[in-house]
Formats: sequence, structure tokens, C-alpha cells
Amino acid sequence: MITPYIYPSEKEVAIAITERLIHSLKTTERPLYIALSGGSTPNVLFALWGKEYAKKIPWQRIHLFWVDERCVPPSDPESNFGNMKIRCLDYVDIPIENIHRIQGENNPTAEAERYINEVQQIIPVANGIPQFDIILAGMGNDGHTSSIFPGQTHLYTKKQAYVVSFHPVTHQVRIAMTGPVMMTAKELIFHVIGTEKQHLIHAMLHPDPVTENLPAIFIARHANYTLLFTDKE
Ligand SMILES: O=C1O[C@H](COP(=O)(O)O)[C@@H](O)[C@H](O)[C@H]1O
Repeated sequence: MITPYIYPSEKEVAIAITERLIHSLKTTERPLYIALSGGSTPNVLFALWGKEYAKKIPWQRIHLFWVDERCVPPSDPESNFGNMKIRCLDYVDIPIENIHRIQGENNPTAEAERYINEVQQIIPVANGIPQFDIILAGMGNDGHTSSIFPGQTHLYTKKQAYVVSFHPVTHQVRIAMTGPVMMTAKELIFHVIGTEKQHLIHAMLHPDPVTENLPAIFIARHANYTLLFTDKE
């Protein structure tokens, strides 16, 4: 089952996700392990964290990881890490050792291996799979999530926690968290905004044979605990 949380505006969606995160931090004294997505949707959220919530979030108790990365350096406008950094990390007091980025500038195969090891050393496991406290996931206009694109169904069940993947149209090389890790998270929060994605948001809540195998919809519906934060019904 997917629990939807619907708000009137993009900013209110971002505030609601942030308040939920702060509430989760209050329920425990240990650090929270959070994996972030990229693309354009979370930019409002990251800017909120870097401005209004810079001092309200206990950053020293958060370890940040990434769901996926484009294989470019952090200075590239395509970099998921770089986009988060310029909106948030440059303004908040987070220990450097709590930032676990995918190094998109490195050799993709070697970097996927290195990142798997980093994740395995820090993230607790459940049934042999790394279990993040919160994964913030996005959904592209084509129904992709992480960098798992339509048709890449083998990544729904791939044993490796991260793989090298490719954008099917641009052929951009990516590093992507695979389906089992996404589905094992304690909370898999889909953050999806906008009129263009309205039919996919509807499909996530009411799947049909045409959409049920799209990556975001399949993973959302087969995950341990999925929440959908959106501005559309
Ligand atoms: O390429 C990516 O796309 C998805 C969705 O991005 P958006 O621009 O439609 O918000 C994102 O979740 C993923 O992290 C990113 O690499």
C-alpha cells in the first residue's frame, strides 16, 4: 500500500517532507541514514534546507548518501550531488564525514564498487540488503526512478546494491541504486511534483497493466513502506 500526502503547492510538499524528517530524528538518538535523489524536483527541498531549515535540522545526526548519480564531476550542472551542494550543503553545518557522495568523476565501474563498499560499511542490513532509514526517490516523466529506466527490469531484482546504468536516450552513464535496496528502505518517500507527471502519480496509486511495470511504479508498489508526497491527486 502507498500512503499519499497531497499538498496545495510545491513549497508545502517540501515543508511536509522536511517536518517528517525532523520528526523521525526526534524518535531516535542515533544518526539517520538518508539517501537523496537528484534531477530537478528536489531543488526546492534542498533550497529550503539550505535557507529556512539550515539551523532547524540537526545536521550532525544525518548521514547523506545518494540514490543515483550522473557520471560527471560535481561542478557539472548535471551532477546530482553538485546541485544539492550549491542549494544546501554550502549553507549548513554538516560534518564532512557525514556526506557520502557518489564520485561521478571517477571510472563508473570502479566507483560503483567503491560506493557499494562504503554503503556496506555504514548502513545496517536487513535480510542481507542495506537498509536506509529514508530514501527520497523521484520519478521522471518516463516513469524512471533512481537511474533505472523503463525496460531495465533486471535492475528491480539485481543483487548488487549499485550498478552502472545508462540513460536510454542520451546514453549518459549513471550509477544507480538497484530495486532491492530501494524496496528495503524503512521509508521510501516518493517526491513527485507537477502536471506533466499527474497521470503517473495517478498510476502509482491506481496501477493498470500499461503502467504497473514502470520502474517507479513497480518499486513503489513492492517496497517495504512507501509514501508519496505530491501536489497532485
Ligand atoms: O535523472 C534523474 O531523474 C529522476 C527524476 O528527475 P526529475 O528531474 O524529473 O525530478 C531523479 O529522481 C533521479 O535522481 C535523477 O538522476
